Amino acid sequence: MSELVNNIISGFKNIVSFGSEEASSNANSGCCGGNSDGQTACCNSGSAPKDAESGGCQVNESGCACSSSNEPSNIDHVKIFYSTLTGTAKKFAEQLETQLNSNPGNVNIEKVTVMDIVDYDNDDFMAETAVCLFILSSYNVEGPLDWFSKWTQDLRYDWRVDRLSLQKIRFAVCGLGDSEYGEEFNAASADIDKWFGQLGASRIYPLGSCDKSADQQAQFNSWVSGFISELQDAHSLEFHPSNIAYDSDDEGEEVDDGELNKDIGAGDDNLSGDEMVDVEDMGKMASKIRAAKVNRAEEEEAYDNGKSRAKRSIGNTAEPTAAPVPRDMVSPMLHKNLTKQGYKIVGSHSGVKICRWTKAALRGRGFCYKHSFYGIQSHLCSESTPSLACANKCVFCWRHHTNPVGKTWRWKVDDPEFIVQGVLENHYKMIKQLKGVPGVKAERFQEAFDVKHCALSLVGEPIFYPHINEFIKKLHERRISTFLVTNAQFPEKIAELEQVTQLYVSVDASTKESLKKIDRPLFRDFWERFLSSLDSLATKGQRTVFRLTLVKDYNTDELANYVELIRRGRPSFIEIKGVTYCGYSGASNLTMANVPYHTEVIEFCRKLVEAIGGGYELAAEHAHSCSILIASTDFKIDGEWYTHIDYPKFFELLESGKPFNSLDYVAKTPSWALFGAPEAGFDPNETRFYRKGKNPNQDTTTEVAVAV
Ligand SMILES: Cc1cc2nc3c(=O)[nH]c(=O)nc-3n(C[C@H](O)[C@H](O)[C@H](O)COP(=O)(O)O)c2cc1C
Ligand code: SF4
Repeated sequence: MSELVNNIISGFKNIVSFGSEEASSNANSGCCGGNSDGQTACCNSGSAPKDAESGGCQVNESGCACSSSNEPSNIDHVKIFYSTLTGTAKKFAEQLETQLNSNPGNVNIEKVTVMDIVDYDNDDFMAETAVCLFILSSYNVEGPLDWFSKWTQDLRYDWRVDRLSLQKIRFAVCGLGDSEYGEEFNAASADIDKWFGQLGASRIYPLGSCDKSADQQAQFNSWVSGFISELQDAHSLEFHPSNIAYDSDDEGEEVDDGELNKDIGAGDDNLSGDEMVDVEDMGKMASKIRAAKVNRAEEEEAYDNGKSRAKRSIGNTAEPTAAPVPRDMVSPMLHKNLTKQGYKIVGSHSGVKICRWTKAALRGRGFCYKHSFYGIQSHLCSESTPSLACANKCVFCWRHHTNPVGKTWRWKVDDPEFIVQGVLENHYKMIKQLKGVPGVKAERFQEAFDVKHCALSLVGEPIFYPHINEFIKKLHERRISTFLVTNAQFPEKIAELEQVTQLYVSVDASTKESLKKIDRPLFRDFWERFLSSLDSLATKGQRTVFRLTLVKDYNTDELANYVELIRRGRPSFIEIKGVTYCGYSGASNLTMANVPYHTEVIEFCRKLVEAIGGGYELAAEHAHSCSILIASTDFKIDGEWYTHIDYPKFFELLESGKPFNSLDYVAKTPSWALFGAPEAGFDPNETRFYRKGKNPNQDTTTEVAVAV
């Protein structure tokens, strides 16, 4: 029997619905409903098969030859993958885990695992033997599902990939979304369900669709109970590879009806009971194969032309768009979300926010740690970013993962001058709103309208912005110092970066495994990128800082590895700060138990300095925010620390156009900021403010943990 016929026979259950509209309407309508991808969910009526009691359905019009039985279903392992921004999918995944762990009805499951899809190596799906369930929330903005979605789409449309590359998988998808998004309702989960089917995976239950604007929980419960009923039939777990017209060898091949019928006629003796088909149907099948091929060609062309959602091109006569049009990074929904969180969005991809220290400084209640370490007064500092997007999804992201993520810049690009003006205008607008707030000092309020520093660390990755050097120049022209923080995923951008006042790298972990766990990077070669960024830092000759955020039980035990990284990047300073707990985020598992006390941070720093074995010492501290500054002893001149910055000198050097180094613009660290000083980094000229009910003599670290 020819390979083509083998394909046809093995995929017969699916062919009736391949690529047709009519097919998707079958999906929920009874035995062997199909879906538009040509993959059939066997007996996927959404409940137990109607004829389960009578022993199951025989070969029928649609070619179903499956049967139900009372045999128990034995499953070694079920993996439940979820993707969430605000926690619902995770919650539902955990509910499903509980139900499956109770081995409902006729189903024996050895092991159930729940995991965030971003923590799974996508390529492992090719060899995955567990039953895979996907609970996926759709977002029309960049989100955590994008990486997996893109991977599946690439696999589906890359002509070099075997069309049956996912044939070892049995899967079911349940989408969470909101019908208010119209056409985009559950679009991402529907795409993934379709592409998995098209890549040969066996769908064991039809796509679920749960609507936030209706009773989403009830809809999910109903999907789960239908799915569990289906599992009770051992046959529902059988493989049903379906990829009839998508075999890798059949690219571009014309299907000839006559040839087809001849092959089938020659081979029908060999058909097993399960494969028994009515030969008369084959003519219809052939034309459907051809239609499917046409659909596929259209779909692939649309994909090659940059259409992101191939789904829309199926059976759609509209012309594919010529090239992807860059869109705004911040969608209207995201804009609303970020605005609610207090951000001012500038143009289409930048943002600014007033930090709580600026407000404290306006009231004379102290400055942030940058005042103790480098002489920055918070009311003169604007926290902003020219790119709200970044290439990580860190667990401690205090933005609750609402910012867009990406590996390449594919959005509109705003002009640097426009962004600088927009950042300053919005910053000043927010300052203005603080007029009349009790305790705001008139003098500080006036001073605040002349920003002197820009902390490019708000959210996202500033060096992602294509014109970062011009942007920095515009700030320097206004004599605004620049403190730029990067997440070390774009080493080439670090190499290209021109002089900034201080260049930071966030070092969130010290091993490949823990970096993946904490930063959840998008890049596959994230570790190589990270190391290469450190190498780049070492050769910059600028004032550089490693910023370490200690997360208890995540990265506090990796001292020796941090030492390696420090030797590699040779930073001028190492800032060590306990993680801030910002309340529950569905996207992160952090709790207050992961927040170290100031004494624990100090302990870690002492051990680190000892392990480095010379060249670095504990120089300054800001106990109020659980922060310690370790400095290179280059900045200890004649036994005194010079960690502060002479800002006017920095601009003079910059304007001179002559080369200079990090020691050319240092200033002496005040005594109250030094490590171990009784003030513990709190400027004695400020008034210490204690919250209501707090004992002034009490250790402040507990309060600090939640307030920074
Ligand atoms: C910014 C934003 C964009 C969204 N985009 C979509 C969308 O394109 N399609 C959709 O069906 N739902 C969309 N939703 C709704 C969410 O998918 C829905 O609320 C879901 O239940 C959230 O699940 P989660 O808590 O697991 O993140 C969007 C919600 C937000 C806040
Ligand atoms: S880099 Fe920053 S903004 Fe991006 S995810 Fe991590 S913590 Fe959030």
